[in-house]
Amino acid sequence: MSNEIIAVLGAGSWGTALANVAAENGHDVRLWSHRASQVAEINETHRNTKYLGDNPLNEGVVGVADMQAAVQDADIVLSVVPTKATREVAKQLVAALKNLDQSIILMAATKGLEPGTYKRVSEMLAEEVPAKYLRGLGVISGPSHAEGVITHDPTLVTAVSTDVAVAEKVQHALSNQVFRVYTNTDMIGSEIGGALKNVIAIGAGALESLGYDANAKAALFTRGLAEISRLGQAFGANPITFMGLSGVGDLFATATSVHSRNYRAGVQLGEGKKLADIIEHMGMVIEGISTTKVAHELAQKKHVEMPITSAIYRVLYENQDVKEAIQTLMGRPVSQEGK
Ligand SMILES: NC(=O)C1=CN([C@@H]2O[C@H](COP(=O)(O)OP(=O)(O)OC[C@H]3O[C@@H](n4cnc5c(N)ncnc54)[C@H](O)[C@@H]3O)[C@@H](O)[C@H]2O)C=CC1
Ligand SMILES: O=C(CO)COP(=O)(O)O
Repeated sequence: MSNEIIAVLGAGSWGTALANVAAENGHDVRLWSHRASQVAEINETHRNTKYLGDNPLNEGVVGVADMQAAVQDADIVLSVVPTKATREVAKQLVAALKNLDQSIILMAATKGLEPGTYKRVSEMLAEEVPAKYLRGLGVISGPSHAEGVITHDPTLVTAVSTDVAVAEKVQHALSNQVFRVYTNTDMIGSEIGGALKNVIAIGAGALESLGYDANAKAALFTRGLAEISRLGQAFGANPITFMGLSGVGDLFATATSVHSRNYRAGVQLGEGKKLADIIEHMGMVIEGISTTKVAHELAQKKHVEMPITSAIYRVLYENQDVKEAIQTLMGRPVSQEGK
């Protein structure tokens, strides 16, 4: 494996865990944060306690507060800020690349859709970053809680780009004995799968806290994946992608794990907590809350049937009771599977 310079933008839980994987692989890693205190903590204590507790970081992870210093001579840049910060950070990246007259491979590890425009994260980045600064554009997706990656739980993800050589370069840079990277070329399916599983994970958490059992959870996962796949196919996704790591794989990981912020938000909703309080106390991004609204609107716009997403929308945005939402779903006219 050749030694690359890898810049990671965003020192939250996922950016930090990915930076740690890259540093463990021997790369020169700069972890950019807009918070000086976080950069200091990373460099002085080799920890990022707010997001990853007492887990030590590889000493090869260097915190950097200056965007230009972070991306100078970088081969690969990973964008790992929340969806809502993606354009703002991309603008800072572009200013740095312009000054440096440099091009990069840019991979987004963010999982969401943009409110209002309904854009995928890679589409937002393609709009913000002029092609002359890009040697490649893609995403990293798959079942990968930062908490498991930092503790070396065997983890599989996909590096996705329409340019196979770009996906393979990232695959080789990040793979190791505990972190195995596959490649894929289906950007639409991977990004829709990665964003939409968060919506279903909120539902799964709510089921858990209300005491529902395996039948109800299996129903949610299976029919949830069916509607994710329908939406993806309406945009031209390959249906097989939803059977893979960024589809059923990530749905399973997120909708069954206490590490998931979306699942935990769902648990708290089921307990009757107010959405604003849940967001305030999580202290980390809960992408599925915004994605639920985007997906609900998209379903209407594209005439795609997404009853579970719409039920979760009503719980989140119209204060519908979870049990009432389940009754509405169960009372729908019976239909044929596989449509
Ligand atoms: N946490 C995880 O295990 C995984 C998260 N993801 C995705 O990665 C993305 C990031 O998630 P997390 O790391 O969990 O979020 P987080 O909430 O832990 O961290 C977000 C980071 O972005 C920074 N940030 C926020 N707004 C910013 C701005 N305007 N400018 C600069 N920096 C800003 C925050 O300071 C923080 O360091 C999300 O889209 C999430 O769905 C994907 C896979 C795994
Ligand atoms: O995408 C993730 C795991 O693959 C993380 O999900 P949460 O944002 O719900 O923690």
